[in-house]
Amino acid sequence: MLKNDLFLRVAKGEATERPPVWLMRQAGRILPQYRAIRNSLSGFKELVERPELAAEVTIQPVDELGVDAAIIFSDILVIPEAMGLPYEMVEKKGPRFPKTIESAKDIEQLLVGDAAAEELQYVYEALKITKKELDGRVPLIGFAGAPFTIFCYMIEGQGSKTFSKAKKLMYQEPELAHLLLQKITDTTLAYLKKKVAAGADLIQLFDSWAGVLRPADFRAFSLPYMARIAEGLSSSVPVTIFAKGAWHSMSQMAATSASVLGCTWTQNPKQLREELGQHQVLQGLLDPCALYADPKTIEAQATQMLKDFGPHHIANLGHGVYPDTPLDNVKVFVDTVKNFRY
Ligand SMILES: Cc1c2[nH]c(c1CCC(=O)O)Cc1[nH]c(c(CCC(=O)O)c1C)Cc1[nH]c(c(CCC(=O)O)c1C)Cc1[nH]c(c(C)c1CCC(=O)O)C2
Repeated sequence: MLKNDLFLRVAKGEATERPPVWLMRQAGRILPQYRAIRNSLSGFKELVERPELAAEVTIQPVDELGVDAAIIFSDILVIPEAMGLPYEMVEKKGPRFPKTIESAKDIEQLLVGDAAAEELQYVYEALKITKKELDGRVPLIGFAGAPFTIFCYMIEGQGSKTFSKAKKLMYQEPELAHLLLQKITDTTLAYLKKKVAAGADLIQLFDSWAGVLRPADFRAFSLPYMARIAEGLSSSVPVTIFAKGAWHSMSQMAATSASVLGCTWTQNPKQLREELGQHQVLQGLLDPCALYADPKTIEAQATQMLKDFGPHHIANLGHGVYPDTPLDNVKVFVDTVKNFRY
């Protein structure tokens, strides 16, 4: 039994007296407790792969910030690794894949579905430990990258401003692109079902690079795969789709089995309500940079956001919190939401 189920109630469509609040990337470098553990290890991957430690840093923001949900400490890149493309996390640079997808043969050789999901026992173990240690204090969010975002990393081997290599495959060999997307989708769904079995109360899909696609391509190469995953999970847990930059396709996302749609600071809450109605559950959307402002400005921006959305909203930022954000400012944001009443 959950002692604080505010987040889940809102995700499932209930109107509550205040919105729940959590932050994307809340488990991470904003917390001195996280940095202490992280600095004692060989690197980021070690933390991801040691379930006891992953559970510990997952719970840190619940203790320190009083957020209404925990999100399991992990990374979206465990999926390409389980399929046969290991990642490295290079300090101050980000992820790198020594091996990438360059041909049909590479796609054929990937491990897919349950067989690949079986490789990620350390994630399921981390969820089980976290669940036990949380002891029902707040719900636990599980997540994965959306197939299109994982497709980008598997082809490019690192981040990119344009993802033009990934898009080149879409334009030159669309069938091959769809084949790879399908394999990622099958693996991700198998993985997320195991995450739910291990204790995840809600699943969020991160389509971090959706914004590089034109609307028609988003609807052809990204949305159908997220829709399939949402459909495959929706009978067991609510699903959140966060497709950053795909502001043009909000109503198409609303038409999937997903319960919650993430939004970002370049969108307008009032317009979203006009387009999607008062009852669509929305999550987000404060500019993470607003947390560099003084406490009064943070409070004013957060309050305005809550008023503009009204109920059926989960307070969050429009993307992950930046590592150099002053912790006190993060607390101002969280406390503003917790003291708010509709
Ligand atoms: C694109 C993406 C990745 N990972 C993720 C995404 C989707 C969300 C987004 O758009 O940001 C998802 C992710 N990564 C991490 C979480 C943890 C849970 C949480 O939100 O608190 C989540 C949900 C931990 C992490 N993942 C990473 C860190 C920082 C690593 C460290 O501690 O040194 C954390 C806490 C590393 C990471 N992982 C990734 C990148 C590009 C980087 C490097 C950038 C950076 O250093 O911030 C890939």
